[in-house]
Parts: sequence; structure tokens; C-alpha cells
Amino acid sequence: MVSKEYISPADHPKPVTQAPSQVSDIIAKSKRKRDAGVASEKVGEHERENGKKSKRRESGIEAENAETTPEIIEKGKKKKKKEKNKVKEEDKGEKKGKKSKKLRTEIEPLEQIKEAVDEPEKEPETAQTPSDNKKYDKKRNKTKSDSANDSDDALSKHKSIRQKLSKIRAKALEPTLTAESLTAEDEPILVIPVGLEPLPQPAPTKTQKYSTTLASSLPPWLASPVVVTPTTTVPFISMPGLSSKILSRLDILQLPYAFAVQTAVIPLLLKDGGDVCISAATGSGKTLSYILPIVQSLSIRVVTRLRAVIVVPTRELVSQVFSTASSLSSGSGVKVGTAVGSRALVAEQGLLVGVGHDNTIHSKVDILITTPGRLVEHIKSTPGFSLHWVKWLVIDEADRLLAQSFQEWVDVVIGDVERVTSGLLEEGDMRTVLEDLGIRINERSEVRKVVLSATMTRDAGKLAGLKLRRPTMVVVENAAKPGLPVEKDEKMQGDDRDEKQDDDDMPDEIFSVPMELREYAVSVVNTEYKPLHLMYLLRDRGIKAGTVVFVKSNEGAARLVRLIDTVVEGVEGLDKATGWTTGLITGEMEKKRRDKVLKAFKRGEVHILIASDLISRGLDLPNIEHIINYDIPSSTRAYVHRVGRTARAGKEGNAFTLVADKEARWFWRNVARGIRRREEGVERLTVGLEDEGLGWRGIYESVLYG
Ligand SMILES: Nc1ncnc2c1ncn2[C@@H]1O[C@H](COP(=O)(O)OP(=O)(O)OP(=O)(O)O)[C@@H](O)[C@H]1O
Repeated sequence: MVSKEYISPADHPKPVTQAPSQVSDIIAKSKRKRDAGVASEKVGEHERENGKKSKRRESGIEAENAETTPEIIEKGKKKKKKEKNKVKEEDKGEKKGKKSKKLRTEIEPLEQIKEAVDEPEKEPETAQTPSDNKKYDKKRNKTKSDSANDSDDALSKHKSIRQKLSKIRAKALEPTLTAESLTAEDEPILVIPVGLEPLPQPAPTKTQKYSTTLASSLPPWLASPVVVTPTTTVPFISMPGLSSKILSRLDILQLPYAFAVQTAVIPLLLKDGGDVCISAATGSGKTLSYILPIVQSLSIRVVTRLRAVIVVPTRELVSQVFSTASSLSSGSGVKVGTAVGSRALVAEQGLLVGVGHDNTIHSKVDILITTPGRLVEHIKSTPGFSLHWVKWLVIDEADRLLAQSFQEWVDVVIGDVERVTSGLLEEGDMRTVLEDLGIRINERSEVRKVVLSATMTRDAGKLAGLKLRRPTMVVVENAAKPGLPVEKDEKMQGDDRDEKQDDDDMPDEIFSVPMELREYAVSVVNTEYKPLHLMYLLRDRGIKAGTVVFVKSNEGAARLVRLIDTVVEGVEGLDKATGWTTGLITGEMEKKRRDKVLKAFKRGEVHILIASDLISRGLDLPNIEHIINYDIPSSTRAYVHRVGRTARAGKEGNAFTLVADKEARWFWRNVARGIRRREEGVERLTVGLEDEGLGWRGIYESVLYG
């Protein structure tokens, strides 16, 4: 049995184990210098402190003397009084400052008039109660007893105030928009309410609101991404930095041209740099954009160590990414492994780590593709499983993964890789000194995070947990038909929709679907006959295969399969005429059964695949031509992923959504208008029901009502 004790921090090789003696001398000298600098700074501080103390002593002596001199007492009182007045003035100013800007602009001229007119009465204003009056008298007496110099000062001050007031008065009486008809004789108090009346304002337009919210609420790296148009393409052979081995693999795989996302992301990841977030439509080739640089960078390694971890949300996606990584790395010696919850943990541990002759534990894989929950299990309970050497951390379908906690996976995984990184940063001090001396050292680089989705969140708060370093956002976007950002309130009003499910759409997010996708809304006149609408649609559009029908629940999906099968069986020869064979795939099925159905669908033995949202993300099946949203998706984001199972890698595809009356408002606002898509937009379709008791309807009715 392997034990965790085998991996002590001392076992981890450090980038620099021993500095050359000459170097250590220099470092020691530089340290002494630094220490001396700190010491002299401290002396300086000490001296400053002494200076302050002596000043304090001096003022202390002054104060002592002052106690014995009546003139100085008087001066002190005056000073206090002045300070008191100053505070009052400041308070007044602060209160004024709190008024809204709008009110200020409207009221200010009026207040100036009011102050000017009220000025002579200002003093009595402060003495309203008998006690106030006494205080006021006292104040006056005190003022009278002031020295002759002071009264001269007061006189000149008073004069200058009066001059200022007359200027203000003159200015305020100039005709203006707000106080056009005012004169000095007007009673200001009567005029002020006029200024409070709301001024006519231009009605705020929705477009303004969207653009400002989106731009202003984002940090600069999210607000100004690297934008690539989806039609951009270059031959891999002309892409700088690709090794001959990789080029020959691409050649074997018959992939001569890089897709748009790959043209931007591959060169970025081949160079050193910060983390990268990628937002590109479904089926645009995001997987290859990160697998390729990872495989190339690892193909020069000597020892197998866990250096890349790719996290995806489902087991199906683990298999899919594994297949891309394996085919690209074939012949390079890079070892790819998977970790998924469906396998026994112990069996999987044996596949991921092994014990060498010298009893040291080593990783059996360079790249691990895993679901988040299983990754956490290995971190916590697999002896010798370590993220210490991890150079790449990929989070695919990031918006979904970040929305779900899976044993607090973000904290556990990021916490683990951050520990490694912070260790490197400490070593970085030493590195800087060495590099300053012109000495290059071999170093491990920081963990590089690659975060992807077709509906990448622009919520910086959600991304914060990933602790991104110097991030760059890459967006593959067409500007053909800009969609309006989704507005949260609109969605929440969506009839019988589940608010919680809608929560993953941020207000003001903009989504895109592939340009090759044609979209239709099929209106469901009578929801009782919804399954029939689906069947008529299939029949009328001549759809025979390559179709995935999305249903909102596992139960609903299973029910729909039974219903269609029964109706089809009820009409003699119908199954032959339509050519339909149905298959079911939902989350509650065993992985083995799910794989079987998917394989049958891939082979074309299953024509209509009825599925829950389990396969709505990432799944890449080349023969999907049609997507049917039998149940309306739970959010705009969910719609984008569902329909993205077709029209992939530049191929054409169709998406149909059955829309009941009560869902229409939400659909047209959020899906039809809220997504960037081809010029044609979403087309309306209707299917006509047969008369009662006739044709398929007759069979359907007899199945349901006997
Ligand atoms: N350069 C290329 N040339 C031809 N085909 C490619 C290229 N890159 C990727 N593909 C193919 O495009 C399809 C879609 O790629 P991928 O699954 O990576 O899309 P994606 O952007 O991850 O989509 P999603 O967001 O739905 O997961 C795959 O079948 C893949 O093999």
C-alpha cells in the first residue's frame, strides 16, 4: 500500500538547490546592503520622531507660559471660537454637498439670492430661544471687547463679504432658465418649490442602458477582449511555433486548417503569458485550441508527471476530450488518463499513480481529464496524487462548473495549485537576484489556467474564485445580427418557468449561436396534443434521423419515448414509413446503458434520440442534423448549448423549439431577440392537427383516453 508520507516537500526538487559560492557572496552582500539601508531608514525615523517630540516639548512650554499670560488666554479663546465657526461652516458645506446634483443646479441661484437677501438677518437667526439670545448677547459682548486690530480686521472682512454678496446678487438676478422672472424683491421661499418641480427629462432608452451596464460593470480585461471573427482561418502549417511532430499528427488527422478560435488561442498558449478565458460558439473547435498547446509543451518532457488537469462537467465529455487528446498525442509519449465517478476509486487510483523500484510514488499520466467531484476525491484520498507539477489547469464548460459546487471543488483545486504557485513566488525573489546578475536558471513555471465556454460568464465575481493571473479574454464573435443582452427581469416573468434554473443567466450577457444554424419556433396551439405536434413536425419536415429531442426532465423524456413508440406501433407500417427508431438518454441511466444508446445513435441505428439536458453541453456527435426543444429550455444559456449540438464545425443544422402560448413572450424576448445569430433570425412554423379521431390523432387519443 502506498503511503502519503512518501511525498514530503523535501522530495520535490527545487529549481535552484545551491547557489554558486560567488553568487551567494553577492547575495549576502546585497542582503547586508539592504539591511544597512533598512537600518539607516530606522535611524532617520528615530531622528524624525525625536524632532516631533522636541516640537511637542516646545509647544508644551508655550502652553505653560500661556497659562500665566491673560492676553494669550484671550487669544486662545478667539482661536477656539474661530475653529468652532470653521467647523460649523464645514458642516454646513457638507450638508449642502449631500443635496443631489440636479437639485443643486436648479436651486443654487435661488439660494444665492436667498442668502443675499437674508444676510442682514442672519445673526438674529441663530438666537431664536431665550437661552440662545443670552448666548448671542454674550458673544456680542465678547466681540465688543476684542482688540482694536481685530475690529479693523472684522470691518474689512465684513466689507469684502458685502462686496461678494452684491456680486452674487447681481449674477443671480441675470435672467436664467430657472429663475427667469425673479427679481431681488421676490420672496425666495416661494420660488424654491418651483425649482423642485421635475424638469422634463429624455426618456431613457433600453439600448443606452444595455451598453453602459455591460461596459461599465466589467474589469478592463473582460470589457476589452481579443475579438476574432468566426470566419478567420489559417493553415496550421503557417502557424508559428508548431512542432513538426504536431504538424504531422494534424496531417494524419486530416485537419489542415485552424478554426477561428484556434488561430487566436493556440499562438497565445504556445507563448509564456497569463491565464486565458475563451468564449466561442458551440462546435467552434475549442477543445483542440487547448489540447494542442498542452500536448506540444509536454511532448518534450522526460519524466511522466501530472502536468495538465482538464476539468469537464460530465463523464460523456471526459470520454470525448480523452479521445481528442489521445489522437493528437499519439506517438508523442505523452500519457493521457481519465478520472470519473463511475469507476471504483481504488481501481482508478491504480491507473493514476504507481510505486517505483525505490518505493517512490510517481504519476502514471501527464494529462488527466476528469470531472470535478472525482478530482477532489483523488486530491483528498489518493496517496501520491499531487498537483505539485501541474503546469496547465483547464476548466471547460466553465460557466456550468463554476455554478455548481461539487464538493467545493474550486476552493480545493485552486487552493492546491495556488500553494504550488506561491512556493514558486518565494523562490522568485532569489530568481530575480540571479537574473539581475545575468545568470539564467531553469525554473518551473506557474500554473496556467485556461477557462472556456460557449456562454462564458462575464461575471467577474464568478471568475474570482479561479484566482486568474494577468488574464486575457478571447471572444470569437460575429457581428452579423447583434442580439440584445438578456435582461433578468424579463426572464423572471416567464410564466411557469423555474426561477432557480434561470439564475445562471447574468443580466446583460450576450450569447451567440453558429451562423450555420437555422432556427424555428413551432407554436403549440393545444398543449394536450404536444407529442402530436412533435410527430407532425417530424413528418412534415421529412425528418427521418439524426435528431435529438430535448425534454426538461428524465421522467418526461421516458414518457415521450413510450408515447411515440405506442403511436408508431398503432399504425400499421408507420415505423417503416417514417423510419423512426427512438432511443432514450437521461442522467439516471447507468453510464454503460448511456454509452450503448449513444453508440447506436452514432451508428444510425437510433434515429430520434430523446434526451434530458445531460447531453446538452459539449457533446460532439457528427451526425446530429436537427435539434428539437420539445420542452422550452430553462434559460437562454441552456438554449445555446442544446441547439449547439448541431451546426458544428461549419456544418449546417436546424433547431426547432415547440412554444406554447404562455411561453411565447419569454421565447421571443430572450431567445429570438437575445442571441447573436444569422440574419434570418428565428422563423415561425405551425403544424395543423388532424380532426378528432382521425389519423395519428385518433391513435393518440385512443392511447391516452382509451
Ligand atoms: N481545425 C479543425 N478542422 C476541422 N475540424 C475541427 C477542427 N477543430 C475542431 N474540429 C472539429 O470540430 C468539432 C467541434 O469541436 P469541439 O468539440 O472542440 O467544439 P467546442 O467549441 O468545444 O463546442 P462546445 O462548446 O459545444 O463544446 C469536433 O468534431 C472537432 O473534431
